[in-house]
Amino acid sequence: MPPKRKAQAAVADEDSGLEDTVEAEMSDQETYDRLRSTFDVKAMSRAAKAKQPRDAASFLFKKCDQWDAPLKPDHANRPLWVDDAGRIILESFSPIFKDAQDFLINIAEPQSRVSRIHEYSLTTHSLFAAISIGQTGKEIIDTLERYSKTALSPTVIKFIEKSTGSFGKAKIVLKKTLSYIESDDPAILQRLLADNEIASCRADATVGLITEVAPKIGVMAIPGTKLAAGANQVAQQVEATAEEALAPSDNDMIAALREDDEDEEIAQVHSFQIHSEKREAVVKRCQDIGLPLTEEYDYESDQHNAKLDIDLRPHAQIRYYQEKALGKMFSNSRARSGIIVLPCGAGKTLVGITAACGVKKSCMVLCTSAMSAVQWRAEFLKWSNISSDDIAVFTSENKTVFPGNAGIIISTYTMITSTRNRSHDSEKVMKFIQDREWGLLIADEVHVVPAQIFKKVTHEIASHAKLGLTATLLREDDKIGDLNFLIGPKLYEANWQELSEQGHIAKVQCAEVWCQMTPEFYTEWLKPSSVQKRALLAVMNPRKFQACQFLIEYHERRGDKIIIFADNVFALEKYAKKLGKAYIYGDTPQAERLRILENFQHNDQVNTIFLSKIGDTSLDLPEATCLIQISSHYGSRRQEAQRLGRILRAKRRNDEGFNAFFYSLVSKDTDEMYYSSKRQAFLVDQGYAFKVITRLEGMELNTNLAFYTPQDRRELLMDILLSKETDADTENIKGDMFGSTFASTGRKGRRKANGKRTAGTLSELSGGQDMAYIEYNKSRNKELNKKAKTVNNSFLRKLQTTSSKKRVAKEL
Ligand SMILES: Nc1ncnc2c1ncn2[C@@H]1O[C@H](COP(=O)(O)OP(=O)(O)OP(=O)(O)O)[C@@H](O)[C@H]1O
Repeated sequence: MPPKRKAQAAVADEDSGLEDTVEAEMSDQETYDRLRSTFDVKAMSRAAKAKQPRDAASFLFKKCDQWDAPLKPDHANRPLWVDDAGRIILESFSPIFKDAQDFLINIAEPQSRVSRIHEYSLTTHSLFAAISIGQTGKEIIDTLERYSKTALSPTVIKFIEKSTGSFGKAKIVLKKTLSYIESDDPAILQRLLADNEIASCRADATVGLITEVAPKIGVMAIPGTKLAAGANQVAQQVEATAEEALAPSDNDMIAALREDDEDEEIAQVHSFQIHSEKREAVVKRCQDIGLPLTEEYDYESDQHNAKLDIDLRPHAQIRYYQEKALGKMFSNSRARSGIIVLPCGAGKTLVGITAACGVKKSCMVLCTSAMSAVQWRAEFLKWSNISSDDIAVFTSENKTVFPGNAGIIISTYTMITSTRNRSHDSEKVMKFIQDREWGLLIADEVHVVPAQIFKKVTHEIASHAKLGLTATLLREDDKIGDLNFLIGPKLYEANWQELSEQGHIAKVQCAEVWCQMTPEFYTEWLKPSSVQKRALLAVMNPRKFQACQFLIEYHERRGDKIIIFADNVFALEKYAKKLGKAYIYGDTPQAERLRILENFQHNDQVNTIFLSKIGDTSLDLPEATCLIQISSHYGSRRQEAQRLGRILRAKRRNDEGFNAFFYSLVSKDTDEMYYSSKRQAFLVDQGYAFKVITRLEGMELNTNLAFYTPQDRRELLMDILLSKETDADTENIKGDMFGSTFASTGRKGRRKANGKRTAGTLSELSGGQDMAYIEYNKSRNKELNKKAKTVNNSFLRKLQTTSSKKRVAKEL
């Protein structure tokens, strides 16, 4: 029988499919094409196209009358388009781009920040955040009008007026561990009490409202910089910030502060008390009825809580974006609660430490793991002058408290919220935590905290202000909005590309490598079997394995340090063992993890390690310069961003022409491709371009690659077919309380499933010239080709210098 017919037999007869397919080895491509046609890809893409509009852009503007508004005569000098629905397009090539961007960051949600055009959205949350940092509805409308190429639509104006009209009128405050709703306008409080749900949360027995003299507002201090830089330097910093930031918001903020200083009138505040355990319910209800509460802490006037002796050390110089973020949190000598979003490796820890130095009251820090808690303590001691006695760690191994009246405790969400089987020592520490007022609660990796966990946290810890830190305000379960009432609005979100241009995080070349399934694997994949088995077949696809091996060899030759990520432990072990590399997963003992990581950092014979999803977050390995992903968690955009974060902190990021590399290996024509594009959506919105590598030139000729012979591939397939169903499961890490809660399939349709992709090659990505590629995006390719030579040479030159490697892994 000719090979082609044998291949057809393989499809027709499922029982004997394996043998027949193997016989048809001589015509792999034909067999593959035949198999592929049974999996009706064309029909799928036709169906998908039918749902799509004619082109990629017009649907953005449909039903949008505002776009018909006449352009202002000097429209070319104005950087914004604002449509009827509150969507804002910003031209990043405008000369006043920076000012406009600073303004938009305050009032709108960044949706996408690709190279030339940025997209923002006006939402009630974003307007609330703007009001809470001191902007007024009128200022927002006037500035938008000034920057916009056309007149603002009445709908947008009405939306801003309506949303901001009721914002910032009442706030939630803590007095002697009790919670109060406070306002200088009694009518607002009466309006709130007219709501049955809010009224039922009232705790005081007062008939009317509690009325007191309002505390005086102090002057603004940029936190933590007094001791750090000396008084003169602080003054210079403030001046520089004011001058540098031409953004109207910052100027307005400073002007507002001066006005506040001059305001000597004796004002009154009115309040009513609520049950502390109903705090979140009240905050949420107020938000739902259009009167969201702000949470501000007047730490300078707080005489009740002891002062904490803490300042930044002189060597600590916070970066401009860290200062900008902190500027949104601190003003009027008040700290407002909210969330700061900075890319991985951009220095969220120092932002948190600086905030603690600003408040100078007792502070709780919550992290996702005990290792992170230990790391936070080390960072506090490194960047601040806090006495080591005043900073305690509360984890399963450490149960200490501070001896004085004020101090810092670093713990994990699990320690604070799991009430079952607490030891005597843990109970004692918990009592210590519950019985006092905390000036500041820092919630690290806040996007992963489920609402019910955070409610427990705020119930256990009475804190005046809360600061959430995260790299990605992303959750696949759509619960990210919960953070608005659990912590506060987003105060600042940095632009990833800007930080990478400035060398604060590494530049990364991203690529998706398409690996065709071998016929025998694809035959099995097409058979009706469990989702898990299919996933395992796609991960273990021999072509993918070979691509992985090929890329490891290529990058090791270039002097890169490589991390390979696999969610699936079966695949992780198979790959690592076959390639003779070290691997770490949830069950790897701590001593072995540290040994492997030490070797990766300091031993030039160990340049590649395999990590399960345990390495997704908080792993501080700045030696790593290349990342290869072989299996991942469905369509999780968060995981993709977190993994990219592992190389954003690359030590060599400021070397001339340096690039880090991020590869995702996907088995072609399987659902891995669908998930891959979903995963990339967030990074694409941050301006990363994913190249598609369809062929790794030279791979076919490399006879040293694993599974080169049909016999080897058959054995591998057998191995997979005989594996247990559970082998295909992704890892369930013990103690990873967030693992299952946030399991995301990415199946629920969300916007922007398809990222921006161009096709290219490994050579183009790395600056090498010895591999071919398919070219879809000519201009980008040209640009890279121009740079390629310099990039490669300087890169290799820099490789000669070995840097000292003294970092400790945070998480592992
Ligand atoms: N202002 C600064 N000056 C000098 N070094 C800094 C500064 N800010 C941060 N760093 C350094 O940058 C590195 C990354 O900081 P950090 O670990 O806080 O990042 P991160 O944003 O928390 O990252 P991840 O989200 O991955 O945990 C650290 O080595 C830190 O010491």
